[in-house]
Amino acid sequence: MENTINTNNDKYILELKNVSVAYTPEKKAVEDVCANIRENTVTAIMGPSGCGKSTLLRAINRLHDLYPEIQTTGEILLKGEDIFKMNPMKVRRLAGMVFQRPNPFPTMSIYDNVLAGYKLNNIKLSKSDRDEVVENSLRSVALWDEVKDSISKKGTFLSGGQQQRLCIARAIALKPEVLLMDEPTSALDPISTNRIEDLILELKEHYTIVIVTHNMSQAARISDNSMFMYLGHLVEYDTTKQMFTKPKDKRTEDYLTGVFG
Ligand SMILES: Nc1ncnc2c1ncn2[C@@H]1O[C@H](COP(=O)(O)OP(=O)(O)OP(=O)(O)O)[C@@H](O)[C@H]1O
Repeated sequence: MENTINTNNDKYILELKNVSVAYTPEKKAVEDVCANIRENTVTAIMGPSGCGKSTLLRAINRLHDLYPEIQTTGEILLKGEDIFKMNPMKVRRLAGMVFQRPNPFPTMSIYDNVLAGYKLNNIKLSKSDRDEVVENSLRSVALWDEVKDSISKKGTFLSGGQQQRLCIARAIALKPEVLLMDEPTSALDPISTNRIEDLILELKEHYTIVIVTHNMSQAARISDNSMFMYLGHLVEYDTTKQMFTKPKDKRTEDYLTGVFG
């Protein structure tokens, strides 16, 4: 299968080459995934529960490294550089992750939450640089005006949707290349979901976004390209328009038409 979306501008920020992930030696949760992802696009990863979407996403910022029993094989290039030869902290800085449930650090203020990645990476900034990073990151997620007068309050005082925007601001603060989002709206109400979807469309001007979603209409609304995974395999990868109108594989069609899910 051709796993490159052809365009006039073949500049790939992410190249996945035969990526497999196994939680146990007997069975691979993700098997032999090959795909190239172009800069400044939104790519949706879809598929039924347990097909390996989150497992694949976590491989891209080496989260599996935290568990020695998990085996990841294959190659992942980020801007042409093999992530498995890079410092894992650098990989996680360049490929920021946003999780399903908003997870601001509960003991930290909004201000410190935005800067948490700098602290973890032991990067020192002057007070004026810190202020600038906080303001710019919160402005990027349209949260600055809502929180600027309560910046030293705990992040957990915010609504669920605001907390998720804070988590996106925390990832953006480190100036990543790629934002990995694992069902970022599934815990949110419809209005907060809309705001995050609008935000994703704005953020793709500056970042490349890979988003796991169960929500097909969300994938149709916000993604340029879509992957359909089934039982650990990448079954189909195409422009979202093509996949939703003329899927090439029967399994993709069955999933999109609700035969299974
Ligand atoms: N920590 C783990 N240990 C062992 N097996 C796991 C672990 N995490 C996931 N798996 C298994 O790996 C497979 C893929 O899981 P994964 O969470 O990546 O799927 P998913 O498509 O993201 O599912 P969902 O849509 O339900 O979140 C599943 O069979 C799952 O049971």
